[in-house]
Amino acid sequence: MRVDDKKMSDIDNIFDRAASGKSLVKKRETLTIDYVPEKLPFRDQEAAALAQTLSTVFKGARPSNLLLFGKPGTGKTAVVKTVVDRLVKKSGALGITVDVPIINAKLANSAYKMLFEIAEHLGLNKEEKKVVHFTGLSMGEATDRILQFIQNKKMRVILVIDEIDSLVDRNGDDVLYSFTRANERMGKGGFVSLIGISNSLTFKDKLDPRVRSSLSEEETVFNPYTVEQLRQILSERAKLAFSEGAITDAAINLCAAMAGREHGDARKAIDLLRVAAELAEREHALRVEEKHVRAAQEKIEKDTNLEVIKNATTHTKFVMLAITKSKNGNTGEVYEVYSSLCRQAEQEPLTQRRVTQIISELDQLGLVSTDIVSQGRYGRSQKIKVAVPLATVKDALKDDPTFSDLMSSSD
Ligand SMILES: Nc1ncnc2c1ncn2[C@@H]1O[C@H](COP(=O)(O)OP(=O)(O)OP(=O)(O)O)[C@@H](O)[C@H]1O
Repeated sequence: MRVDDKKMSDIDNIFDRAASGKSLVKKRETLTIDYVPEKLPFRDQEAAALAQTLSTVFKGARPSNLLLFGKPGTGKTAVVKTVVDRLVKKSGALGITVDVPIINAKLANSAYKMLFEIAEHLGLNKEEKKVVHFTGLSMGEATDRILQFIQNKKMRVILVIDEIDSLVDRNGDDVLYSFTRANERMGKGGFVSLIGISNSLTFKDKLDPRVRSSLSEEETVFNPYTVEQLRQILSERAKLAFSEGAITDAAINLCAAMAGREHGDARKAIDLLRVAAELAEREHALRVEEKHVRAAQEKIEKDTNLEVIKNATTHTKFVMLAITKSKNGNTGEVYEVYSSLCRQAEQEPLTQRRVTQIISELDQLGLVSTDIVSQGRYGRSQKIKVAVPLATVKDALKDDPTFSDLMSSSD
């Protein structure tokens, strides 16, 4: 197609869509977080390595425990879901039963809740009606029940724990230890393999040494996507999601460039695509363009900041508000304003040291910025400023009853 021909067909597409009243997005679910596409370009090797490890199931043996590492949005969960799906289909066809509970440890919120979800998945709760909710059982006893159940039924279990790092520091070590050692007691027939997925490359260092060696019998690292890889992933996704001609190549390229600039995160790239489409639809635009992607980036950033401040502790909120009210922004003055706000709200202020810590946490989150400024012969001092729009801070605090009076006195 010549360039002019492409332009003409773009124009025709715009007219056709406007005339037919078709929406920009034709398959909205393909832009959601949970959607796993049929093809996962650039992850063939990782998928093949996982398949190789799990294939021992077909030889009647236990697959090695496996850890998958990589930054967020590098396709870890998508690869595991795709391979597991095929494994379950294949084993079904061969008359072999393999159980593969996929649990997100962070969403489960506690090691105990995670155990409950595993029990649910394996059908233990249904079978042993008495132990529904494990009420009254200690964590050790609950783990033991699950392992006993697997052993009695000679089940082949591949337990996938996504965001496994969130189990560390939450009594999860003991549970992981029991699961990794379970096979010593299983005898012939049944087994438990563990696949752990983690965003944190340093997660292993935090593990109990007993767990570390047995959990990482094998490891695969997922590297961040390059901008070009993200562009191709997005182009494929856009073909599924959008009506013909409803998004420009320039908009796709910009999504890829923005997500690539951070850390090659495909989730971020797809989020940008989705929010850009929502914004374009809201203004009845005839196609998604670069300006919608830029607006989407701003909206996502604003929404994230808003959520972080909304969910912060009361004292972090006091500190944030104190920084907005401080005149010269030095640590001493911010602390004074903070203490005075606490007193107004009849709360005991934290120590200055703790407040300094909170400021540095806020700095790391990008919510405040701290600069060292020279004051000539008076030496140097720190200048703390809020790094997000004041309106975002106000928006985040307005529904918190502790702050409603303080907010009105701030105007
Ligand atoms: N190679 C790929 N091709 C197509 N889509 C992909 C690819 N890799 C990731 N995605 C998509 O990007 C999104 C994020 O991927 P996924 O959830 O697998 O990342 P992750 O590495 O598990 O991240 P996290 O650790 O934060 O959960 C999903 O919507 C997924 O479908």
